[in-house]
Amino acid sequence: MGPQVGAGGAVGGAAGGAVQRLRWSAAGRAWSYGCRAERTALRARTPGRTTVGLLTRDIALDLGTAATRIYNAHSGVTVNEPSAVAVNTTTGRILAIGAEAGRMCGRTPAHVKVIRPMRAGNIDDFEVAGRMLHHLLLLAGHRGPGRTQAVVCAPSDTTGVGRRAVLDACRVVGVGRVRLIPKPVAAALGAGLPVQEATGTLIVDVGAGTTEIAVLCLSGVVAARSVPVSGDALDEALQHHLRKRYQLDIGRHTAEQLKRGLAEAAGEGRTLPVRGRDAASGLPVTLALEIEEVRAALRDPLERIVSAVTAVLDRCPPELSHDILERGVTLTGDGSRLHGLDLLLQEATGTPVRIAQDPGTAAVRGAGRCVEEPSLRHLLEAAPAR
Ligand SMILES: Nc1ncnc2c1ncn2[C@@H]1O[C@H](COP(=O)(O)OP(=O)(O)OP(=O)(O)O)[C@@H](O)[C@H]1O
Repeated sequence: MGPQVGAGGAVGGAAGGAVQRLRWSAAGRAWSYGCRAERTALRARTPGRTTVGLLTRDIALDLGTAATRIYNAHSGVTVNEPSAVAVNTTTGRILAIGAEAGRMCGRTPAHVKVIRPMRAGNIDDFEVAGRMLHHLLLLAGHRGPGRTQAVVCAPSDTTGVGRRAVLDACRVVGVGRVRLIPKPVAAALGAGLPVQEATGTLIVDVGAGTTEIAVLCLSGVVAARSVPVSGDALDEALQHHLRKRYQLDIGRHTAEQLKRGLAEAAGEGRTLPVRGRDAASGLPVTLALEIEEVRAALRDPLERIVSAVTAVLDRCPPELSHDILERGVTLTGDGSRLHGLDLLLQEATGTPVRIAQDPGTAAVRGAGRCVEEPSLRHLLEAAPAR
């Protein structure tokens, strides 16, 4: 059963009021959380992570596989939340959206499911993605139909159907005008790369669902490749390894923590603890894994990322290859935080590799620049006809 809209157009909020009831005010022609007290409660529950914006019209949006980010013109990144929605599968009611749903991952009773509505940067579950987007736009201060204009990041290889789905999802939640920008172009802008100049730059955006690689020059994409190997694939490789070698079942969240733990444990020959469930007995088990073993388990997906990058470099015109050799490769996306990925790419390409500042928000910040700076609007794609 799909998520339900409550009476009077309200999105239901059970589970201890995890989601506020949204109301459509015909008089005010706006969605709202009903009263100031409710908005204050919402703000208090999300300290330091999300700010409830004032009335702002223009936004940039990155609907990512793992995280949805919203940039409000002249305010910066106002929303950075997991792309997750917790649904009661018996009643169809939405219980939590964003960070709260993300925390429920792997800890839900049988009748609750945490849905990730985005897959490889494309909308996988239109209805749930719409509900999530609606909620997160409210957090960003979006006030109602027709008032907001948005620049939305889209995977560079997305199909016409994928583009349509994003545009429709935005229009359904009341965004007035939507324009798309290829994610690598947005990420390069956000990382401060000179995408408009007559010099080649190589950007590698490592997300959760895809790794996007692009050579950019004179505001255009000269060579690009998108591979469905990224943070999620690394987590799955760890899950697969532990199941095969130790008959240990671990959840997605535990696999992600193990992967992130590589940075802290690196260089000291240390081990990483991992807690899971013995597949045969069903009992909880804790193992201490050597760092080298974790790295070996990640080797296959990492090699696929590296070979995709070298393949793009091989297809690059010689003049641009020279520019890239000089300027180096820039990594964006939170997946680029994987400890040692930059050095691995540096060895494989023979060029310096740097990780952009705050790599996860680079794409939405770049799209945000297009919202704020009219001189960058030529980088946007025209919206397909309805
Ligand atoms: N410190 C870290 N070390 C390794 N991986 C990390 C770290 N921090 C975050 N990640 C991974 O980064 C990925 C999320 O990256 P990001 O938020 O850029 O993806 P996304 O934009 O949602 O995905 P996509 O671009 O594929 O749609 C997750 O797989 C997460 O596990």
